[in-house]
Parts: sequence; C-alpha cells; structure tokens
Amino acid sequence: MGETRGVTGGGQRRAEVRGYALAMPVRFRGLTRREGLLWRGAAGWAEWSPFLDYSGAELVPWLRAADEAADRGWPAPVRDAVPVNCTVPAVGPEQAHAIVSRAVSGWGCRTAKVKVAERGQALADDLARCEAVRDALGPDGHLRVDANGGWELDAAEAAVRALDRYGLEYVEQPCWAVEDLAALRVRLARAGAPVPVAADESIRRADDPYRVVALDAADVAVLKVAPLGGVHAALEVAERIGLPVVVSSAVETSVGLAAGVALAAALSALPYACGLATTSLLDGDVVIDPLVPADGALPVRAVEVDEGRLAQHRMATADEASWSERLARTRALDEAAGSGRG
Ligand SMILES: O=C(O)CCC(=O)C1=CC=C[C@@H](O)[C@@H]1C(=O)O
Ligand SMILES: [Mg+2]
Repeated sequence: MGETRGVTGGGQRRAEVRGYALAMPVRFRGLTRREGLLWRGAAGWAEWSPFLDYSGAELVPWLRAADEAADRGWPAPVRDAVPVNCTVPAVGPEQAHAIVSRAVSGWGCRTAKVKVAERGQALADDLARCEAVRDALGPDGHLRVDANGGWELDAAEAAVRALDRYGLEYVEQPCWAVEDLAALRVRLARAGAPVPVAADESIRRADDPYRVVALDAADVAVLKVAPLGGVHAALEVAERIGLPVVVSSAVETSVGLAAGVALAAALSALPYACGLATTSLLDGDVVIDPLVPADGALPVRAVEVDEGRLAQHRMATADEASWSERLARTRALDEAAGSGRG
C-alpha cells in the first residue's frame, strides 16, 4: 500500500482520514467537482468538506460539525422523515423541466428551488427557467428561487416581482447586504407583492446571524449544519432566531447530508421542505445506501461508508495530502480557540 494516510483527532482519538472526489455533471455554485474528507468515530461517520473559497477561521465550524458527527452524535429526532425540495441549477428551461419532472415523478417532491441571478445570465434566463419549473411542478407545487446575493436592491425588486408571476414560495438571499434584504421586504410589501425573503448567506457567513432579525430583514432562516458548527449549534440558532427555518445542504455526500437530515429531524417545527436532495448533483456517492428521497422526503437514519464506493471515488493522493494539511491547520486553530475558550 505505502500510501500515507492522514489521521485526525487530538488525544486518544486518531481516526483514519480518507478523501473523496466526485464529479458534478451540472455546474452548481461554480463547482464541477465536490471533494472532502471522511472519517469514522464512535458516534458515526463524519464529512469535512468546506468549499475551497472558505479559509482560516471559517473552516473551524465545519470541523466542529464533523467532530460532532464522529464523536458526539446528534440530538434525538422528533420525526422519522423530513420533506425535501429538488434543486435546479442555472440550466436552460428544457433541462430544468426534466430535473423537476424527474424529482416529482421519481422522488415525490412537491417543491423546487431554482438558482437565479447566475453570473453572466439575464433575468430572461431566470424567467424561462422558472416558467419551465412551474410547468413541471403543476399549479400546486412550491417554487422558490435562490439568488445567492446576486442582485442589487433595484434589480432584486424588479426580478422578484417579475418572477412572482410563477408564484414564489420565497426568494432566498436576493441581495448580499442585510440592509438591502430589509429594504426589499419593505418595497415588496408596499408594492403589494410581499414575497417572503429567506436569509442564507446573511446567516451562515455572518459574524452575527441574528442581525437579520434585528433589522427585520427576513421571513425565513436557511440553516446549513457545517458552516454553523454542527447540529447542536444550528439548533441553538434555530431556537434563538425566532423565524421559520429551512435546512439546506452544502452539497455533501450522504455522509454530510445525514447531519442535515438530523438537524431537520430535531427541529420542533418544519414548515418548509428542506434543501437536502442534493446527492443528485453529484456523480455518485460514498455510502452503502445513499440518501435519495421517496414520497418527497428523506428518512432519518444513519449511513455507512461503502469501502468499494469510496475506493472508486478516492481523492488523488496528492490532493488528499493537501486536504489533510488543511485539516491539520484547522484543527490547530480550533484547539487554540478552545484553549482560549478555556
Ligand atoms: O437548498 C437547496 O436546495 C440545495 C443546497 C443549495 O442550494 C446550496 C448549497 C450550497 C451552497 C449554495 O450554492 C446553495 C445555497 O445557497 O443554498
Ligand atoms: Mg442559498
């Protein structure tokens, strides 16, 4: 063998770390490939897969989420399945229609989240995509859009009012600044088009996730387990933020998705379908029984890595070494912060 395999964990826990690399046939979040590290602890399998545009201290919550999965485990669920939406990348109307039709007929999904405001595209592209998704959903389906902060305030108001001809359940992160989210809510209400606003990046990449409440900037809070530091930490945000909550993935394998399902399963209320059906964005998985929706929902259950699948999708040795170094630097940051937490 001779491969140098990483290890992680301080003290007595020295878990073997292995990397995965999966193609993403359809570009999403600027990605055509998803990579991460996996290891197993006493409580289960952990995935640490912070996107490469995350660095330094931003990587620590992702590590705490992984250590929680491996060593502590998650809170008890209050439900045995969580409703999920399908996710439509910034593709053409025909492809969007096919993605949603497959999700409706194959998974029983009744909600679709559509990526809009993609760099290099125009509102006409978003309108055509949402028209096709509405057709595939039928009149009773739920259609939400996610701009990832891509609109300025005036463009956001124009786009949301135009896209609302297809009936929007909510618009996720229409603008980047929390102040603009608040201003947009006021404008939409005044215009008689009060499309709910969901905050995502303003929570997961913010120093203060509660500022969206202080500024009355959102109707819905989107929570992702990894950037918020784990299921327990995200539950605390859910309880404190005082808004309806949607759980969304970070496009992980079923290992990381299981944490998102655990969060959604532990929430006292779950008024919206969750963005956890994202294994379809990856060209494969690493577990024995991937988390694929049925009857519009994902089951609440543990997952086990399939050694054959992991071998098939194993990260190249050099990449695994640099990811392991990234992990070691992050663990050192966490331990230094921990000693500061002392
Ligand atoms: O919420 C969903 O439907 C799926 C997950 C999803 O949309 C995202 C995952 C990861 C990063 C983002 O590009 C995006 C999001 O902004 O919510
Ligand atoms: Mg989002």
